[in-house]
Amino acid sequence: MTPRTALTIAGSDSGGGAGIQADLRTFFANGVHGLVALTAVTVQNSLGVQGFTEIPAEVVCAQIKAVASDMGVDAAKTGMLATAEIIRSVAKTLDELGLDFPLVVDPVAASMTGHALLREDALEAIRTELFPRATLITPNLDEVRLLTGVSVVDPASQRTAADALLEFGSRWVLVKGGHMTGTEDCVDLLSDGREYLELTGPRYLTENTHGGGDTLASAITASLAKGTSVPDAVAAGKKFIERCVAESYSLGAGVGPVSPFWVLDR
Ligand SMILES: Nc1ncnc2c1ncn2[C@@H]1O[C@H](COP(=O)(O)OP(=O)(O)O)[C@@H](O)[C@H]1O
Ligand SMILES: Cc1ncc(COP(=O)(O)O)c(N)n1
Repeated sequence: MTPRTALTIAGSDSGGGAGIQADLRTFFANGVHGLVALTAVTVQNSLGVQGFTEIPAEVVCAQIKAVASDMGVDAAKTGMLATAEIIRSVAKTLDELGLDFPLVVDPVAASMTGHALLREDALEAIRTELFPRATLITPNLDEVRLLTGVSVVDPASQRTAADALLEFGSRWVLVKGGHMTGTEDCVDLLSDGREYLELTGPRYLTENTHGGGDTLASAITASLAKGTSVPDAVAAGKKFIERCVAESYSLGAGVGPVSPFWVLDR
C-alpha cells in the first residue's frame, strides 16, 4: 500500500542527530514516506555547529514544487530555514500550492549548543510569514522568550506564553517544556486559545537530547499526514519523543542524539 507523505523543509546535520536526518528517520519510524526540501548544509558534530551554507531560495522552492506536483504532500513541517529570503519564498510557494495540508512550524533559531541557525532578523520573518499559515507551531522556551519576551518558569507563565504566541496567527501552539528547570516532569502545553492541554511525561536524566525538537515535530507531522487530529497527533508525538529520549545515546565528546531505534523491536 502506498504510504502517506510528509515533507520536511529543513537543514542537514552532518552529525545525523537533528535536521532532515532526524526528520527522515522519524517519518520512517512512523510509517510515512519522507520528502525533503533542503534549506542549508550545516557543518556540525556533537560539540556544536561550525558553520552553514544556505541553499538558494529558488532551489528550496523548486524542491517543494517538484515533490508536491508529482507525489503530493499530506503534511509538512519546517525546521532550520536559515534566511529571511528562504522564509519569504517558502511562504509564497506554500500559498501558490494552495496549502491544503497541515503545516507544522518549528521556529528553530539556534542549536542546543547555542549556535545560530538563522541569519539575523529571520526569526521575525518566521513569525510574520509562517506563523499565520501554520496549523501548529512548536517553540522551545528559548524561542518563546525571543518571540514574546515571556520567560516561562511555571504553568502560569507557560499559559501566558501560549496566549501571546497564538496572537501571531497559528491555529495551535505547543509550548515545549523540556528546558523548564526544577520540574520533575516534562510538561508541554498545547493550546488553540480555547483548550489548554498539558502533556506530562517523565523527565529522563540525560544530556543526550540533540534532535529532540525535530523528532517531536516530525512525529506530530507524520500523524497529521495520516489524518489524525492535532491534539491526538501531539499526544502521540509526545509518547514517541519520550521513548526516544529514554533510549538516547552518547556519540562523540558532546551532546548525543535522541534515538528512534527502539521502533525496530516493536
Ligand atoms: N530530559 C527529558 N526527558 C523527557 N522528555 C524530554 C526531556 N527533554 C526534553 N523532553 C521532551 O522533548 C521534547 C522537546 O522539548 P524541548 O527540549 O523543550 O525542545 P527543543 O528540543 O526544541 O529544545 C518535548 O516534548 C519535551 O517535553
Ligand atoms: C540542521 C539542524 N536543524 C536543527 C537543529 C536543532 O537541533 P538541536 O536543538 O537539537 O541542536 C540543528 N542542530 N541542526
